[in-house]
Amino acid sequence: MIEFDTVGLRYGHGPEILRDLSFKIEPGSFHFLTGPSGSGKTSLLKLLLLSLKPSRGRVKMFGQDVTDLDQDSLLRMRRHIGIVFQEFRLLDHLTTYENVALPLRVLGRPESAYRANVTELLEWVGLGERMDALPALLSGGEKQRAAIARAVIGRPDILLADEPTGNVDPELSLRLVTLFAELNKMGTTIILATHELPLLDNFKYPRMVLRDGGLSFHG
Ligand SMILES: Nc1ncnc2c1ncn2[C@@H]1O[C@H](COP(=O)(O)OP(=O)(O)OP(=O)(O)O)[C@@H](O)[C@H]1O
Repeated sequence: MIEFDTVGLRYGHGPEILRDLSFKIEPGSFHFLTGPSGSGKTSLLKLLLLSLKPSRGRVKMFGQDVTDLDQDSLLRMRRHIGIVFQEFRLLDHLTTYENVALPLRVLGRPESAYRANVTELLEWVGLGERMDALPALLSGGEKQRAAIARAVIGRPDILLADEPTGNVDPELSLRLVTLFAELNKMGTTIILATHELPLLDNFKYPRMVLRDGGLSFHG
């Protein structure tokens, strides 16, 4: 599903921050991505989201080499990938409900087909009462839950999450990773970047560890 072959990444003329990454991620798998601050977790997620191009090496997604794909093909491929950004990126002029429903609206689904699902998911993540609020009125943790709901609502083939539990308490963190685990059981391939090592001990998923520009797999 995802294949990296000797991928390197540098920003501008700076040093390579990721070096010689070669690995395969199988469909339906779940990996945690860890590593010290600045080790390149967000950069690796951006490569996986196809929003950054590697400086060298090749990346294959869904069986296709993406290195030389044109912008339209990249955008089409990206529709199969959900992402929870560190900084949420909710649209300010849309309500919580509308933000979460957006990926389905973009796919052209009628509201009658998804209203109940969106409402149910919002209730599950504890935002049932905040559905009609604009993002400016949400707390950091509420925004984060809305961003997660938006990323999972369309059941993407691949879900990438960058510190998705950074602003919530340990109990809710566990609940949110459990939501990712449930999505994974339905077939979504998940890569979840986090600093919170104690949280990971609740789950048996393998870990990808970034350090000094290299990536190793554990578990
Ligand atoms: N747009 C950019 N331009 C130049 N350098 C960058 C850019 N983005 C990231 N970097 C550098 O690349 C390295 C890896 O950054 P990245 O944000 O990927 O790490 P991270 O592991 O996600 O960090 P954190 O855990 O603190 O979020 C850092 O040294 C950072 O300064």
